[in-house]
Amino acid sequence: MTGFRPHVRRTPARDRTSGPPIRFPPGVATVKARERRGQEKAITGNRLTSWAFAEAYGSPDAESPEGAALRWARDRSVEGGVRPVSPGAGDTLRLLTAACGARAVVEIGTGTGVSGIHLLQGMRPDGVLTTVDIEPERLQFARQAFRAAGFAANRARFIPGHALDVLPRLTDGGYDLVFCDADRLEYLAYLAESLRLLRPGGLVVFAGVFAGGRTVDSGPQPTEVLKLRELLRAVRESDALMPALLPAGDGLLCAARR
Ligand SMILES: C[S@@+](CC[C@H](N)C(=O)[O-])C[C@H]1O[C@@H](n2cnc3c(N)ncnc32)[C@H](O)[C@@H]1O
Repeated sequence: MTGFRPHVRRTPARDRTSGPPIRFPPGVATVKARERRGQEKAITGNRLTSWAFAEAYGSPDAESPEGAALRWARDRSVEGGVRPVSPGAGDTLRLLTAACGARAVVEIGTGTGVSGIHLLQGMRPDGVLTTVDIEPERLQFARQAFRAAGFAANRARFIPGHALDVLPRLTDGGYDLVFCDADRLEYLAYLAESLRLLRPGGLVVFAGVFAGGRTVDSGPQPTEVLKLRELLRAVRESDALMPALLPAGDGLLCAARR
């Protein structure tokens, strides 16, 4: 874990010493080394189970129209070799659009519509999702999936094309949330466009920033991973953004525009 060294914000010394003493739960400070190894294993196992529990937590009933539409869209993704957001990442997208009362959202990388359904679920009933994909066939699948999930046709605008050709045509400051899930090599360019597109207080969200664990792996990594690290640094160091990196799915990097 030495390859990627994120810049760590140092807490001023007075803050580190003036707070209340850290209190461990009874027994934790006194366990012997051998017991601690066993306990670490149990904690790691519990963490994985907790993570799996969180991923499945908000999934809709598979028999509901939304659940059936999501399953259908996921099946089309698998057939087409596209990786949709995980159920937990989808729940998070739904939460974020609901929390910011989103009326206007941009999605970069429609795929077959899995993330789009979650975004629409959280948006206001009159909200419009503008979704962009370079593959027209995927947009057609997404259109069908949105309809099957019960969303009116006027809730989504489907724009075929390369994201960096389409985004400059969208209105400055006109959007509550921008969700980025297309070409990882272009994420920094999507960030620049997002800062222009978002209203103050709006959110930008990037999917897949863990790159399956490669982002924090010390071995040699492809350009895609190096670009993701650049993105993580740029978002954290930007004065215009307030970030949080959420361990949902394959990592959701979220930031509010100040
Ligand atoms: C990971 S998939 C998106 C999955 C989708 N967000 C979901 O959860 O269902 C990435 C999508 O981005 C599209 N894409 C890749 N590069 C693109 C680009 N430069 N501009 C627009 N779309 C692009 C691909 O065609 C693919 O459908």
